[in-house]
Amino acid sequence: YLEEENTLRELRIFLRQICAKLARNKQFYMFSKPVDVNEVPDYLQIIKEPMDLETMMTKIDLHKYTCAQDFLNDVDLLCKNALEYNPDRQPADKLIRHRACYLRDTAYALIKAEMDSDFEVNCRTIRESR
Ligand SMILES: O=C(C1CCC1)N1C[C@@H]2C[C@H]3C[C@@H](O)[C@@H](O)[C@]2(C1)O3
Repeated sequence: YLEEENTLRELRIFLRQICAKLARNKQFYMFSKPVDVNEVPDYLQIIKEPMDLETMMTKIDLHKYTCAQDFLNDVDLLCKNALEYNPDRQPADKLIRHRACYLRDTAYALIKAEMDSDFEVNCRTIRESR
């Protein structure tokens, strides 16, 4: 369907704008690229599916997201990973957890504020049909 491809193209443009806005927020710099597994040798033993904003931007271009909720699922994954790998009471861990929750809440709020709900319903219909 050409109408469906037009819708998914518009979704990608929208998600790139959201992802770019998150990536330029200095408070989210720690989430902007994959955790360096050379620096953190046990990371992949604890976190089975790493996620970061650069990877999410690449997934947009690879047409991996067919609705905004697919994108938000990766935001949730990014946040959950940060909470799980950095659970301690020490200030560094607390800051990471706070920033992870802030990123998650900011992403949900941005999409709710800037996305037409009918558009997302249309995207979900396309997702279900595939
Ligand atoms: O979980 C993360 C990222 C922060 C949100 C994602 N990391 C795991 C390591 C623990 C902590 C200490 C730093 O040396 C740095 O290596 C990391 C990166 O932060």
